[in-house]
Amino acid sequence: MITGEGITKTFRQRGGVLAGREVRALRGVDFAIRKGGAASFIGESGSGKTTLGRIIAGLESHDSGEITIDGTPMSPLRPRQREPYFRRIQLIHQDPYSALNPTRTIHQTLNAPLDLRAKWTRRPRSWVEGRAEELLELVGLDPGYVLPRYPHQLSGGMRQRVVIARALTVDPEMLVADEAVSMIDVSLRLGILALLKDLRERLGVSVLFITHDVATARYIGEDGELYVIYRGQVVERGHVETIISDPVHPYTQSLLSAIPVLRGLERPGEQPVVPTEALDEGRDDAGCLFARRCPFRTGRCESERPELGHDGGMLQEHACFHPRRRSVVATPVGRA
Ligand SMILES: Nc1ncnc2c1ncn2[C@@H]1O[C@H](COP(=O)(O)OP(=O)(O)OP(=O)(O)O)[C@@H](O)[C@H]1O
Repeated sequence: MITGEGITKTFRQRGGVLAGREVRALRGVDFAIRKGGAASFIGESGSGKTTLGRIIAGLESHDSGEITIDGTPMSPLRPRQREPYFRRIQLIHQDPYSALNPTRTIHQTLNAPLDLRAKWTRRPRSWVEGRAEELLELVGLDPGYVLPRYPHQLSGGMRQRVVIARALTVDPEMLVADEAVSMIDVSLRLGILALLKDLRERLGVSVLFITHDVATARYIGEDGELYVIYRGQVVERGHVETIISDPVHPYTQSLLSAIPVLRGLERPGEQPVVPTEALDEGRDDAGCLFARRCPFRTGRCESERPELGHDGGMLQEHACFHPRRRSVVATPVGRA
């Protein structure tokens, strides 16, 4: 189980015209991902999803808040003490082209972490070779074909499977898949998603999916949790099916109605939820972060920030003073 409480992160722009300007990437995010579970972070570009994923994988520091892994808070530990905890969480990068060293064969790529593991656990050399083959088979690749080859000799889908096999060399408890299929040919995407789903079922590994696309979040974990992130704040959180069929935050509604497999059906007389203003990260209003783009805003939204909670007797948590129930019809994944 990995939890986060009040995670904040502010970046200061180093160069260019925005030098010195601060970007509040995360503004006090709470999350909990159980062993073997599935969770997805969705939100538009710049909402902070990748930053949160990198913090969870131990690749980025945060300013305040606490990450707890299997009951152990990380902040009191030294970097070296944290290492074995974060090793259980492996990041699958969106770009399998840059994730693999082009000068190494797949055999060398997989053997390096397996050799280390064999050393720590006093396993014989024969274990390394056998385990590399086993992992490739697990991710649906033919070891005889793949092992002697270099990354450029494989397709994008095969490369992403190798990246997943490499992540599995350390027997992780969680895979963080950051837009893991966005740079792969459309025809191969479903195969990679099916693989992640299969690994969840077969190995009990939990999967955190970071995506723009709620349909992929739904495919990976029908039983999973969805976190809708807007400008570094979780604005809606709950069961993926609950949120897809009945989103209550106006931002979630706009997000769902914008994607091709979901259609927003507006009731007569209702204003459409259409984001109209460009984001200005430099400006940090006292009120709701979505207020300036929200057609339902009132004076309260402009002066007070709503917190995530179960207000209004809804199944999911939301951060909105005026959660609206509107009809958003979802067509099943794969039938759009
Ligand atoms: N290393 C960095 N230095 C400065 N600013 C950063 C850095 N990393 C992220 N940011 C800023 O933090 C904000 C959140 O970025 P992040 O990449 O986490 O968003 P995202 O939701 O994952 O977006 P995308 O889907 O485009 O990757 C953005 O405004 C981004 O410009």
